[in-house]
Amino acid sequence: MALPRTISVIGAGQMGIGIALVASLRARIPKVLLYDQNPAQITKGLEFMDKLLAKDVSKGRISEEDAKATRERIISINSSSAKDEYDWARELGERGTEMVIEAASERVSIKEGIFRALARNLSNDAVLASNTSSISITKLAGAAVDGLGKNVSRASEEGKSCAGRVVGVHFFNPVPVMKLCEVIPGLQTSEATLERAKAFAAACGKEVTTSKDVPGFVSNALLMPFLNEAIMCLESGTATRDDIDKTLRLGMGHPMGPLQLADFIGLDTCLAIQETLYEGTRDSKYRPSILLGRMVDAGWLGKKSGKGFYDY
Ligand SMILES: NC(=O)c1ccc[n+]([C@@H]2O[C@H](COP(=O)([O-])OP(=O)(O)OC[C@H]3O[C@@H](n4cnc5c(N)ncnc54)[C@H](O)[C@@H]3O)[C@@H](O)[C@H]2O)c1
Repeated sequence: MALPRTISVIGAGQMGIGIALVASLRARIPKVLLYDQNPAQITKGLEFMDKLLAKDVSKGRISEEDAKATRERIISINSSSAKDEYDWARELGERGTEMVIEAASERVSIKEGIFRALARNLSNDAVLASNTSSISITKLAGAAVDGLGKNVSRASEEGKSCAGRVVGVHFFNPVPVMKLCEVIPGLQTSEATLERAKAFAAACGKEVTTSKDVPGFVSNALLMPFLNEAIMCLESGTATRDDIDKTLRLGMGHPMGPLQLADFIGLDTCLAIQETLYEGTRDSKYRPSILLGRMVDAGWLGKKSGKGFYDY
């Protein structure tokens, strides 16, 4: 299947940077546009990418030419001259985006706003993918249709065709290292969109699994309650931080303890996912740990903010 010639990655946090990197280095997409509402994130993210590429070169995994070409295919989109909140989407459309991977913060209102803007501004055959960890793809597809304006209903032919282009393409952290991509069709996703999403993920060097559009999909419906339970163990004093992590590492062979893993994912992201599980199922077994909420209130978001359960 033909790969897109131009993709856009929205959000230059830890996931967006990783996705842009594998799209350029592995899938060799000729143009990878990178947008973040906070330009400092793009600068910081590209510096980090340069370090990863330099390490690959020094270890002989890729050539210097390859590293240079990888970076040249990535183009940052500057939001500072924007005329309105979603001006960037016009630019992504004008530059010929054929597939979007949205990797902005895990909040429904943020993602819905982005999908409305994308549907309004991109060509009507572009694939609109989200890297969300837990939010309903069906809901984001509905938001995309709303972006076409009041005259287009979600159940009309135009509405169904627009929603049919929305799909979940869930990479794992760190993207260049983790071998999996979970693809999630919403209720409206077309077969053609699903196949294009799978082909893109495979070209990025990933094995592909499919999950139904349920809160957390397969991956986080399993992982996040486990991390939440570990935080509850810490909260109730069952064991210390180090003993909780050591138990899972040395007793169960996990490469990383659950509290360290939560720090790596980002505690704000963990809380958002757990809330989606709780609200999406209304099952009390998914209630987020109070300590997790307090850590986020404190701005202790894990590795990305320098402090979480551990100091970085
Ligand atoms: N962290 C993980 O382990 C992990 C794994 C798989 C999927 N995800 C998902 O990937 C997405 C991003 O997670 P992350 O860990 O990279 O988060 P992050 O906090 O590192 O980065 C999020 C980025 O989104 C940007 N952003 C916020 N609102 C925006 C908007 N309206 N337009 C453009 N950019 C905007 C922020 O400036 C930030 O740079 C989330 O949906 C998350 O659930 C995360």
